[in-house]
Amino acid sequence: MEQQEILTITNLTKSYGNKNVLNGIDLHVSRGEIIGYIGPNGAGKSTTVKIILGIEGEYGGEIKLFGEDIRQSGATYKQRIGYVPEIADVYDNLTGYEYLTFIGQLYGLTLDLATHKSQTLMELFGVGEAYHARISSYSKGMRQKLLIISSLLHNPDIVFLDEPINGLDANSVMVFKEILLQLAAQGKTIFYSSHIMDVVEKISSRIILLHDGKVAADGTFEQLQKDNTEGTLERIFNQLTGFDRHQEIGEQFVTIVQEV
Ligand SMILES: Nc1ncnc2c1ncn2[C@@H]1O[C@H](COP(=O)(O)OP(=O)(O)OP(=O)(O)O)[C@@H](O)[C@H]1O
Repeated sequence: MEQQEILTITNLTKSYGNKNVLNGIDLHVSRGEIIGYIGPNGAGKSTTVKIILGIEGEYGGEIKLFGEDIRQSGATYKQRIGYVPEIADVYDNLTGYEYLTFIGQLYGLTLDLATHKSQTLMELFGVGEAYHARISSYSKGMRQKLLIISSLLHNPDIVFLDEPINGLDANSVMVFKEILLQLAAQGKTIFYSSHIMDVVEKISSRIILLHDGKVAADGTFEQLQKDNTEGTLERIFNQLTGFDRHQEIGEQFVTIVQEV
């Protein structure tokens, strides 16, 4: 596959009031990469993604997506993006069919195509029987599958996923991992943000660790293993974020719980 840079972030900074959240992020992402975007709570992962998506304005530095500065691209670049937010507002009173065909049509699909694609994808994901049921009746995993499908209906070139497997059962996680690999093989770029380290370790072609609003590590899992003394991504994460107090904090926590 031809190496083609799809996302370029240069010296990205962002503050809320006097709090600096992003302190100069530089990133080059190529077509077909599956980026595992990880970091401690509050490190700035969602903030980065929201800036790229145009949900958060007011930032320093430059972001180029599909070769164009997003400050100059207008809204059309968003048609090539898919997004699964960690917490999503969906229209609960609609059925899966109504919601997905609505989203599909917003992205320019005809009703026929949106219906065909959404129904077939729901069936493939094992939730076909809920297609005409109201979303308010969906279980957590069914809802998550709906969100995943709605992010992909328009065949985006880059997909941002924030904790996408929340609520998915083990079989569905396997299907989803395969979907990501197949999308990447078709030249789609995946930006995968999660705290589930063993999944990130397995699916990512490259891992980026954000710490204190800066890129603290960037490489394949094997490269990260070489650069650090620890074996699993979870242990590398502990090491790079300088955290080794889990036992002490756990003990203190339970001591306080038992106080009378
Ligand atoms: N709208 C906002 N107003 C003020 N501060 C904000 C706002 N959004 C985010 N922040 C702050 O920015 C920092 C980074 O938040 P962000 O949601 O990007 O972190 P994250 O890495 O995605 O964390 P998590 O792993 O917990 O999802 C946090 O300290 C958060 O409190």
